[in-house]
Amino acid sequence: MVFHHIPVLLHQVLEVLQPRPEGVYLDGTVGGGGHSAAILEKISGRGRLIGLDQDPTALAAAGRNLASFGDRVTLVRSNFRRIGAVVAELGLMGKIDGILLDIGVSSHQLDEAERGFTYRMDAPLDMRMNPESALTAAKLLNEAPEGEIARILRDYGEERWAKRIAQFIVKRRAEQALERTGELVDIIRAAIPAAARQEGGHPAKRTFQALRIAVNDELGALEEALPAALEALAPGGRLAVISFHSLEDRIVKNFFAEQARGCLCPPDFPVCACGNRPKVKIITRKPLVGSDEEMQANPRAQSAKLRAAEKIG
Ligand SMILES: C[S@@+](CC[C@H](N)C(=O)[O-])C[C@H]1O[C@@H](n2cnc3c(N)ncnc32)[C@H](O)[C@@H]1O
Repeated sequence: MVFHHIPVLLHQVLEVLQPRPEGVYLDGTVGGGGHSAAILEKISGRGRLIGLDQDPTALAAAGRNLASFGDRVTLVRSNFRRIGAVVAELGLMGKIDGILLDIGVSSHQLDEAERGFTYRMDAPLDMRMNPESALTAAKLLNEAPEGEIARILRDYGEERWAKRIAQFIVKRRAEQALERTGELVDIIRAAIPAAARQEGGHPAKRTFQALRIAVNDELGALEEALPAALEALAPGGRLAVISFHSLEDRIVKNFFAEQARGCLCPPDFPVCACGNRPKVKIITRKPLVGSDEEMQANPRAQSAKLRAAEKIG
């Protein structure tokens, strides 16, 4: 099967990572290998790339699409939250020149109806990027307390009807367990008052996004990965993160800001007593976004934000 996914902010990624020949790069979300192929082309010679993905279908596609680069590519099936362990196992701790995380779901995953990521086609309520993980969207919706479902829809989907949708879900599951995306779409339509149903696109869009983030613990994985990625970098190495959600962007922004701080002493201390030194230099004061052309050509680029920082030696 062809892996359909256009890499976002490709030009900006190459600009901030500045891949150099003979460098070692890690793509924590290799997907179909779009960004990885572009990095590998820049690091002709002895440069190496490690590609991680938790989705075996994506990893297989990356294997096919990056085959021409031969043994310069190492693909590892792993959640990027384990980046530290993966890099240590490869004997590359503190030696990586650049790391990219292009988080979220790929167009290919959305197109595979049976994965349950999309509200556009009826399918099992799955939404797992890692098909071996225990939590599916169906399990979450059938077992989580009503308040927790409402919180997920509100916090991760910014769904203003979160409470009502959660109420409708809990009422429905008391009669019959939820199994299909089509059933969930019907429940959402019934829960949102008719006048508000078309506000902000498809009425199920926000709920599906929120469930996907919760099922895959996307924010938890990012929070764990950032410090581990920084540790894995060589001095002068760069970490670039593309996010698609304001909560993800905030996690990246705050992490870079904390790591870029020097002295942590109270402002009234005459001399520094903590000895803390900045661990990174921020490269993108403001997040980089796509050009108008890219946003028109690729709807995923519309919400993409790229932030990057360099590890200080
Ligand atoms: C937006 S796509 C990446 C596309 C890739 N940059 C390309 O150009 O083809 C995101 C990929 O990251 C994977 N992914 C998302 N979260 C992950 C995580 N925590 N650990 C490992 N892989 C993850 C998904 O399975 C998906 O294949």
